[in-house]
Amino acid sequence: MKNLQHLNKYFYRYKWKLLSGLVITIAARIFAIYYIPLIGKSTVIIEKYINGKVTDIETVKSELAYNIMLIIGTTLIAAFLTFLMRQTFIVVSRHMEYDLKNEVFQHYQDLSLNFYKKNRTGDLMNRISEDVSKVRLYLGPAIMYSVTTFTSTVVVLIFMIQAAPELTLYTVIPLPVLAFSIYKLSVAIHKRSTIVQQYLSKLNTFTQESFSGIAVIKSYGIEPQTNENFTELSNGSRDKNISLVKVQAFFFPLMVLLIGISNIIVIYIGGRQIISGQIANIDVLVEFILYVNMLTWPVASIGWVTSLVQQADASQERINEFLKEKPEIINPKAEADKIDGSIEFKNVSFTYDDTNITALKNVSFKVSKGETLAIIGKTGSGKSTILELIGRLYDIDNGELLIDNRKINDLNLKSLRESIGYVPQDAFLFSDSIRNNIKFGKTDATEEEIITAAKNASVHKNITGFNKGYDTVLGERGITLSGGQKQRVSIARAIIHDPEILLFDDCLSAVDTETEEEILNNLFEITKNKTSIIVSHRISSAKNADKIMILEDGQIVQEGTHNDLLETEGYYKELYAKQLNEKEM
Ligand SMILES: Nc1ncnc2c1ncn2[C@@H]1O[C@H](COP(=O)(O)OP(=O)(O)OP(=O)(O)O)[C@@H](O)[C@H]1O
Repeated sequence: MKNLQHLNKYFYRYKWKLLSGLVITIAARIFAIYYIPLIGKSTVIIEKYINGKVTDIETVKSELAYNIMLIIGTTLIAAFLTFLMRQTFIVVSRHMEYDLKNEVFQHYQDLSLNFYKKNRTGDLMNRISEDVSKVRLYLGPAIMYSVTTFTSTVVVLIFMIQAAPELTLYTVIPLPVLAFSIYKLSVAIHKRSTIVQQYLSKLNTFTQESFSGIAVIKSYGIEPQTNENFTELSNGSRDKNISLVKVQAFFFPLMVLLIGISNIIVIYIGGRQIISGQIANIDVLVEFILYVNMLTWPVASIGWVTSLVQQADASQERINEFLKEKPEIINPKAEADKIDGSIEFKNVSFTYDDTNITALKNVSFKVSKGETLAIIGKTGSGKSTILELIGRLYDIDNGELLIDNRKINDLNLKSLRESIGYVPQDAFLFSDSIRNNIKFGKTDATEEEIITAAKNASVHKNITGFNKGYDTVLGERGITLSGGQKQRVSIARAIIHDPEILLFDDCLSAVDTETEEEILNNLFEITKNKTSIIVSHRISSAKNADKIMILEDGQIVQEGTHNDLLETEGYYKELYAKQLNEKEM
């Protein structure tokens, strides 16, 4: 249960609504039980008439009619109050579910990139949807039925004690057995629920990855194997669910058995007490049978509620596990910073935690405002890592990374990221219109700004060529852009908000050399007063930069201008010759 303590703040937030729910429940239970003494009274009057103690049939009839009217009235009120009770508890639980989902989502957003590498998307999705839904069953139905069970039991016991205290004592004898069995079963349910949720996460992850990678699966023709893997996982999930259901299935019969025992006790001991004259009238026996049966549903629901609570606890444990994760990248201060854009690396080294790969070793360079640096190097040499460190997606291990001569970790994180326009290597576009994808970089952008950005990224003509132009929807529900078109929309998104620093990570690799030339010319104008870094495998993208840096295995092996590097033997000169050859061929 301790995992569920996290939710207490929500109970506190909705305390007044919950309190009114409690009052309504108590009233509903009192009205619901009221028919039992009325039935008892009716039995007595009939008994008296049979025994000849009352002779006037009209008195009997009018008393019975009066009791029936009261029974109908109290039952109607009880029904209305029960409706209100459900409205209160279930509606509140939906509010709490919404709050919890928001809390989890916001926390996911705050977590660093490393967290997303360590955990799989299917698992993240499962915890925010399936697990939160399980927790909702605790927040709503479980709480509601607990309140109902508790109030019903208290109200019924009060009525029973008033009628016959000693008989009440005998009737509740099975309760300790009930408590013990509930405890035993809950432990088993908790264990099995955790496993069920873990399996569900695995299944979701597998499904999500199969859909995302459907093109690869189809092109390799491995659908049968994928189906087999899915069946295996889903069989596992089914078996775990069945093992959970088996334990849950014990509850109901157990409750019915215990209630049955109480009924036998009432009839046996109550009957003996009536015979011995300890209990005066038969109505007590009738009322007791009804009281005990009235307890059947609340007592039986204890099993169900326990199971819900245990499952919710297991789910909340999984949610808490992520909520406890702290963002690795911390914003040092609340005040915004004005960023000009000069960048300096001083002996920077960086090792990725998860792979232990040292991606950068003692890297030092400087790019002043208005300058363009091009980084060239073989694959895996650390080019993208440099850009990610400038955006503080990771923190450096050693050395100093300075922005405007200030340590990057001392700058307001939001200001830093707002001053950067980053075009990643694999352009990601959302399933939304092209307009909204470009506006993502500046939500209040005007139509003119959107078009200018698209023109500068040389993608305007492509967009206007689509039937719906800028309203063309991309992704799952819409068209799929070519690799080069995606890259250019992604460039438009980065330049639209006019950032001080522009980082282009091999983002022209999928466009032809002519378009590349056109974009570079546009960028040359745009980046005049900015700091820009272009990562590329092509000499054509790098040659006009103020400075070119060659990376190899995380170290700078050559640097200079295009002309400097052509005069030096090394990777750049070789690459130039190779690419020139390819062009001529
Ligand atoms: N997120 C990551 N987690 C762990 N290791 C990583 C991560 N990203 C990169 N690496 C490793 O760090 C090294 C440098 O990678 P990086 O992506 O910076 O190279 P790159 O020069 O940009 O390569 P490419 O030209 O292929 O994009 C590689 O060995 C890579 O395997």
